[in-house]
Amino acid sequence: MTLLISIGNTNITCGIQAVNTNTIASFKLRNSEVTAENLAEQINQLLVRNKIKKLTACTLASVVPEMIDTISSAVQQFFSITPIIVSSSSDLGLNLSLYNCECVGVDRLLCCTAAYASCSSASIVFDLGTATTANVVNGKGFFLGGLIIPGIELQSQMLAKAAAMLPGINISEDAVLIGNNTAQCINSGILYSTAFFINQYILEINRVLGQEATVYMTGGNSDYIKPYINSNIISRPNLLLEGLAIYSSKL
Ligand SMILES: Nc1ncnc2c1ncn2[C@@H]1O[C@H](COP(=O)(O)OP(=O)(O)O)[C@@H](O)[C@H]1O
Ligand SMILES: CC(C)(COP(=O)(O)O)[C@@H](O)C(=O)NCCC(=O)O
Ligand SMILES: [K+]
Repeated sequence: MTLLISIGNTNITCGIQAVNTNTIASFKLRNSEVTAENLAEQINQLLVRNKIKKLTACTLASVVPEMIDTISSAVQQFFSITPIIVSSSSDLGLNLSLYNCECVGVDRLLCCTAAYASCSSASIVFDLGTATTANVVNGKGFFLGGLIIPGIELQSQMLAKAAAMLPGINISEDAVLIGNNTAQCINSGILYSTAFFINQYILEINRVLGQEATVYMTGGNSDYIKPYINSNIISRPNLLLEGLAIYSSKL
């Protein structure tokens, strides 16, 4: 059984692909709270919950280079496996010749790997994590790139930091078009700007590609935005780990 690990800028997500199914069981730990011991403890609980006796391999993808060694060492120490590090130069089942892939986040590619494998057609993946990214694959499996904007929590933190009169807010699900107090203006501004961007982006990309792309949404902040999206979207919380599972199955 292969352990799948993704290190994002906010969370480490770990998962395993259940036997004979495509479903992935997973958990998230905040990067700031991770120690080797609690990571091992959570992985052990994941194994017990899924009746897995032994891990035989581990694949790890990270967009935080300085955390790779610490997390690899923890897996090595507690499970006696050396993780295989998946990077943007690994063969991820996409044609990368149209993007400068030396610097692309492997998380963006892995989400596209899973999306393209699942629909075999042009796709757009929105990943709403620390950053919000849009990622486009054309109908022939070429990764075209996309856009990067500050994520939902980050937008709120930036406003509170930069503007003396703006409070820090916890994002809530309720957005109104015309906010009538500061907190509501910030909350609604962040949710609607992200949702309006996504709605319009889908239309523009479909026009540019000349076809209707299959749209996927993933990332820890997806639930805030899904209610405001006008097109059909496929919500896949574990899309990145699905990409890692596809890569792992070919090793
Ligand atoms: N179960 C959860 N554990 C941790 N963060 C979560 C969870 N559910 C939603 N979040 C939110 O997800 C966001 C991070 O999304 P994620 O996709 O994990 O980011 P990244 O890949 O950039 O680390 C944070 O804003 C956090 O508040
Ligand atoms: C855009 C990202 C910061 C998103 O990271 P995340 O929000 O998932 O933590 C990450 O994919 C990254 O650092 N990318 C490198 C630049 C690029 O993709 O072109
Ligand atoms: K992300």
